[in-house]
Amino acid sequence: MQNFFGCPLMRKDFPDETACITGVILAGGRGRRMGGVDKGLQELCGRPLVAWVIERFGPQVDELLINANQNGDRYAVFGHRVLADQISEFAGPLAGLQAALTAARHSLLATAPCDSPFLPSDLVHRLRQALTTSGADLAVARTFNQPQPVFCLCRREVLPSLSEYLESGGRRVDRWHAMLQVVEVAFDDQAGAFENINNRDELERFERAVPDQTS
Ligand SMILES: Nc1nc2c(ncn2[C@@H]2O[C@H](COP(=O)(O)OP(=O)(O)OP(=O)(O)O)[C@@H](O)[C@H]2O)c(=O)[nH]1
Repeated sequence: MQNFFGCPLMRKDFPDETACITGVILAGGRGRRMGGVDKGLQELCGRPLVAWVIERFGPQVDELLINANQNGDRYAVFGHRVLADQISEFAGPLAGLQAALTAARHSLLATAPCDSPFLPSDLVHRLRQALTTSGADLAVARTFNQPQPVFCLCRREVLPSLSEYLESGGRRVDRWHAMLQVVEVAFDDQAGAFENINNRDELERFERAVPDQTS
C-alpha cells in the first residue's frame, strides 16, 4: 500500500526504514571565492554544477528540492521545486535547511551542496541506515576526522530547534549539531567524492578529472 505521494505506508515498528525522503540541493550561497557568481549555475564540462548533483542525488530521494536565493527561474528549468531562504540575509546553509524542512513533503530530509558534483551514489542509503539504527535526530557524513555538515539526513522534528537557533542569531552548523543527537557516518572509502568546488582553479581541476570520475 502506498500513501498519497506514492510512498510505501510506514511500518509502525520500523518507520525510518520505509519513510520517504525529501532531498534538497543547497545552492543558496554567495559564491564569493568564485567572484560572487551563482555557483550552482557554473558549468563543469558544459553542464551546470546543479545538473551534476541532480543526476547523482536525485535518484537517492523521493522528492527533490533546490534551495537557491537568486536566479530562481534558471533553477526551475530542472523541474524541481525551488525555494529561497526564509531569512533575508545570507545566513549560511542552515537557512537553506530551514526552508527545505518547512516545505518538505516527507518526514526525512537529506541535503547535498550544489558544488560537489561527484557525491557518493550511496550517500542517502548509508545515512538512513545510521539514522535508523541509532534513533538519532540527524546523521551526518564524515571523511576521516572531518565532518561534512552539508551532507546530512535529518528528521522533520528538528525544525523547531533549528528555527529557534537561527532566530537567536546562531549560524554555525557544528554548534547547532551540538544541541542534537547526531550520528556520524564514516565515508573514508569515498573521501574524494565529497570534494567541492570553491574557486575557478578548482573548477578547472575538476574539468580535468571528469573522465576519471565518470568512467
Ligand atoms: N541557503 C543557503 N545556502 C548557503 C548559504 N551560504 C552557503 N550556502 C550553501 O552551503 C554550502 C557551502 O557553502 P560555501 O561554499 O561555504 O559558501 P558559498 O556561499 O557557496 O561560497 P563562498 O561565498 O565562496 O564561501 C553550499 O551548498 C552553499 O550553496 C546561505 O546563505 N543560504
